[in-house]
Amino acid sequence: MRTVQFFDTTLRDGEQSPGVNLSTGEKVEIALQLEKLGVHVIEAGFAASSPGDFQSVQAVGRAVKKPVVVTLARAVEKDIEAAWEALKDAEHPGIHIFLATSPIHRKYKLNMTKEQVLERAEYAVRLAKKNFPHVEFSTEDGGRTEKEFLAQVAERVIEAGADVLNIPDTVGYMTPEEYAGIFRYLKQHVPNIDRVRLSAHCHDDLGMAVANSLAAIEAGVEQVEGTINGIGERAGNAALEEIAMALKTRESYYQVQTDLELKEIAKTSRMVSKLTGMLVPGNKAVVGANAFAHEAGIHQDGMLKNRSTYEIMSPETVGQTASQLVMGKHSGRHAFRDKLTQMGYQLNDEQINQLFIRFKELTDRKKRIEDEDLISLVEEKWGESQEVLTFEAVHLSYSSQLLPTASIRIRDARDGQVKEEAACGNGSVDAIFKAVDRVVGESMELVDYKIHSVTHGTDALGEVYVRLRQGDVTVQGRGVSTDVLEASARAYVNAVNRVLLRRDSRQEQLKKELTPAGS
Ligand SMILES: CC(=O)SCCNC(=O)CCNC(=O)[C@H](O)C(C)(C)COP(=O)(O)OP(=O)(O)OC[C@H]1O[C@@H](n2cnc3c(N)ncnc32)[C@H](O)[C@@H]1OP(=O)(O)O
Ligand SMILES: CC(C)C(=O)C(=O)O
Ligand SMILES: [Mg+2]
Repeated sequence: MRTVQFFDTTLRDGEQSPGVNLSTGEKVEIALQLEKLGVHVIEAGFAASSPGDFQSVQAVGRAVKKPVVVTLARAVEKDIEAAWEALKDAEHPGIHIFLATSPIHRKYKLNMTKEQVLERAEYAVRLAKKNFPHVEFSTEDGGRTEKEFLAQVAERVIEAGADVLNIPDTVGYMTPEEYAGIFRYLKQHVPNIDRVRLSAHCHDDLGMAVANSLAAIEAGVEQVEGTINGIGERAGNAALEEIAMALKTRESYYQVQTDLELKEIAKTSRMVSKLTGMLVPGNKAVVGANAFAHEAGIHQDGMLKNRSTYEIMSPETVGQTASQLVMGKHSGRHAFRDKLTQMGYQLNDEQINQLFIRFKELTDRKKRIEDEDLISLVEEKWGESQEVLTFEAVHLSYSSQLLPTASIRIRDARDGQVKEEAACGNGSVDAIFKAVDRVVGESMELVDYKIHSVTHGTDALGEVYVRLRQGDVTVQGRGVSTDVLEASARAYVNAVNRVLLRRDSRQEQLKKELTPAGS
């Protein structure tokens, strides 16, 4: 099986994404991770473009040991000289010279004739070859170039000593069949084409960058270029992780292998996203947060029976966390039961059915169902009839200069009394919780406090979760209200109820254990 090499240009074409600017340290960090991922070539930048990029290319060249490190250069002396200056100490230095070949670029951008382009391309490659052991030449806008002229350029740069010939679809205009056709044509019409490694470089303007790269591989290219997470100029470049996983998952179809350490993909993706500030969309193939998450009941049921029903690759292969069955509006009973079992609740069919009705009601109100929601669902269902404390009212007095004071009214079912207490606190929520503690006559340790909005807008329902500990008892409480302070009071009272009930049921149990049998 033949091997396709990966040329990563996250640090050059990827950095051309509007708003991205990587420091030298950040480029080195990403380059070292790309080395772990096993890419064959790292394009570290464009040395002649600025002193900062020169420094980055130099630093990456010095830091990385295994991959070839290249810098981009125009077909002009000063760029080629700057490239050598930056990379002369690198373990495997390389240069990537480009010159546009299409009629549009020749006429409007370069103002050059075909003959001038041929001469300049040959000249630049010969010049670079004096120093660089690895010279790649790119026919910028190759996709929109006359095939016959591309063949002439190819012949001249091969003659001049190029090691790699890249035909970029610079503007993402090609269809897979057309793009593959260019490589087939060159293979048929260029003498000595076997002396160079053919390379594909695709942009995603029409969403076809990965498909075009794969088509080029089918047509025989030995190198693909792209970026991590598909970042890059305009709509971006081909996403290398997607090409890699397509080749791996459909290996028997493509009959091609890579040298990549696939398990490093997720880590590399996270690092690039963090350092470039370009967030990865949840639904992004291979590395998106939802790439291995299943929400629909029918899919979840299939997954529980056999993962292959809905997963063509496993998240572990790319270093992602395990597949998730996400609880939500579309979940079914199989996944619901499985989730509760994982959370330690052993429930019978009748109990599952009862809870499932409540769960579906909740999913209509709430976008994301957390574990806390399910805990509340289970505990509310079997705890509500025994509620000890019932929240009735809360009043807050707040000023920016003084400690806030909360007054609370609670009905206590143990003696039938309505009780009121007030307390000051370090903030309104703290004052409320202390007032409740006074009503109960004991204090609890607040372990966690979370607030979510259930709906949108300023009148959104606020939902508060608290987690309380007393001794070895830890409980959750949940409260909902359009006012977040009232939701906080309700959540705290709800949790205190659970502490009291848990304690009562333990004492019951203890009494039973201590009472001699038959008495
Ligand atoms: C398809 C791609 O991704 S190509 C890479 C694109 N990346 C970048 O451009 C990022 C870095 N670029 C830069 O920092 C700047 O553009 C620089 C420093 C390289 C050049 O800046 P300037 O000298 O101010 O030129 P400017 O960018 O305005 O114009 C480009 C010039 O290079 C010429 N040129 C463009 N491509 C090439 C090439 N491959 N070989 C030779 N000359 C070229 C243009 O015709 C133009 O020349 P002109 O001034 O005679 O009209
Ligand atoms: C410099 C070249 C290879 C490029 O990025 C492109 O044509 O898209
Ligand atoms: Mg490009």
